[in-house]
Amino acid sequence: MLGVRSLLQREVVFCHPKGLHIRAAAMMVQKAHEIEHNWGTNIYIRNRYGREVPATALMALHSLNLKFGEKVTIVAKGSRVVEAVDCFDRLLQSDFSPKNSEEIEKMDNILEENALTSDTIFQSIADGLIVVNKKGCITMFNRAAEEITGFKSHEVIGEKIENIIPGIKMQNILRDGRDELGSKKVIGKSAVVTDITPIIINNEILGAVIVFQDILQIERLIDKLDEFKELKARIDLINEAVAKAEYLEEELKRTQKLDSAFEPIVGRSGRLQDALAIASKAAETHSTVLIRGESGTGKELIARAIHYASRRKDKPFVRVNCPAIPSPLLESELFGHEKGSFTGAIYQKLGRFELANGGTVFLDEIGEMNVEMQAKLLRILQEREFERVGGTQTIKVDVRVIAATNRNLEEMVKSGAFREDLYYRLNVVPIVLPPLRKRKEDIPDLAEHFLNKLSRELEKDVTAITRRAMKYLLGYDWPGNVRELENVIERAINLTDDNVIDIDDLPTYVTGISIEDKQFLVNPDSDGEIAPFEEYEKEIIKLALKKYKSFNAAGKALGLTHKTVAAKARKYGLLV
Ligand SMILES: Nc1ncnc2c1ncn2[C@@H]1O[C@H](COP(=O)(O)OP(=O)(O)OP(=O)(O)O)[C@@H](O)[C@H]1O
Repeated sequence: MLGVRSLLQREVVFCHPKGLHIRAAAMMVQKAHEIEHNWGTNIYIRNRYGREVPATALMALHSLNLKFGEKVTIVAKGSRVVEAVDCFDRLLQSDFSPKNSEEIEKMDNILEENALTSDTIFQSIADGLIVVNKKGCITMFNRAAEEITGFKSHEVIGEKIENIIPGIKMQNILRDGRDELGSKKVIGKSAVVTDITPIIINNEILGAVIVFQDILQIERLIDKLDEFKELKARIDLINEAVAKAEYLEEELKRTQKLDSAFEPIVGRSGRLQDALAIASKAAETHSTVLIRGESGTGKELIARAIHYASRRKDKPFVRVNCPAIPSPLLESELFGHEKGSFTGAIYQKLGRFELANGGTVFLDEIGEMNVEMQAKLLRILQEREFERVGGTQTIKVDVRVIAATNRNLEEMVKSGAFREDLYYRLNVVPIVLPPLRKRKEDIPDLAEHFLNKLSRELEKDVTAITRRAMKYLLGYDWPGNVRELENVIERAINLTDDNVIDIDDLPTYVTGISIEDKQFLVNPDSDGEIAPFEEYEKEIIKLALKKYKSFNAAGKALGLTHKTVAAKARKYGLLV
């Protein structure tokens, strides 16, 4: 069992006339070891500046540099602290002379051990190290110094440093006590960079230490550093490439990894692809989705894609067009009714939520639902349960709700027309479908898609849209969005007499070209007779040049090269 640990401090006066020399310090170390061994008590010595060192550490103790008559504090930590302090006090009052040969031997051992430790440290330092005494003679020369210079320590120890390092100003350093750092010298076989530091003890310059490194070694290190920098630059490049690849992979995922249920949705615009990426993520969950967008932007199409890409795809997708169902009937449409619950309820009827069990209910135009129904809808969203109209039994269903609206629900919440709590219940995953005029780059793909789909359905062989007709499709604002584009293409397929859709197959409100203008296009002859082809050609070239002012622009509008337009203008004498 450990004895009680306590602490005792005592201030004493250091009495040795020569101060704390190394042999006296060795005796203190020896005594401190004895006390530690006998009583388990540690001794520390604190000088008048408050610096405290363990009394077992020779060099630390010696570095306290205690002077005759100086006050010091003996600190004892452990058990039997009184005896320990008394014992150490007695030593400090003594003349520090060993009492017998055994004490001398112990002290010598401590000094030798310490000298060996210092030497090992000195030798193992990787830089060249030379120590000179106050006369400038070499007293130490480590192994690294031997390797760098090619001298052996036994050859140089005792030599004047100037004989080994030509040009060194050692006398100045030993006189002024100032460092000389970073100067180039030649020592033996090597050019080196040296740091020379004087050894000053008690304000007396006792010698100097020269630390040096081989310049070649330094250069090699610099080369290594350069190589390392190059490597790092390459790693940075690789990291950048990896980051780019990850980004592209993400982009690819965003644009390509959509479930096949999303295939019917046409359009490459970033805005549409962003909406599809969210929709595709939503398909993986059961969360409620709110699709926003103007009429005809494809809200129902997206809702279906989410359902058919989800785990519910084998269960029903049930659409409820809220405004189409008169308010009094909406509750029974959604939740069903019991037989006889109201006049005309001659059978029990299942509501859309029950029919959709396991699948998805798509509530289209949710903004049109009255506030009373909104409260009932809130309950089913929160608890997934309801009662049929006229019924008492609570029915639980597992239904994912997708709602859609083209109304500004936030404004409706503010004006009290839409319940705020329902708004938050619905707006879990919001998807915004931009109007077609904000993603016009989708128009060519959509037009081609509808052309193929509808000409097949209408059994007509219409295969293309002229460039100029496409220009008008791109220039129009499409207030009715994709639905309107679909209708325009359907109408054009019906109207065209050949297998290409041209300007005159498009409605006037799309092209802005009046009926008269179009008649002029097909019949420049006022009496209504068909004229020779060249006359039409001449008229159309004249018209295009008048409108577009250059062969280039006219050629673009007509689908001809500027050379052809110029040749025909020349032929018909249209150049003045
Ligand atoms: N990106 C698209 N790709 C192919 N067809 C589309 C696309 N967007 C819309 N459509 C087609 O446009 C028509 C209108 O789409 P949909 O009914 O989904 O729009 P909506 O936003 O739900 O309209 P509303 O608000 O009037 O109900 C549909 O025939 C649909 O197939």
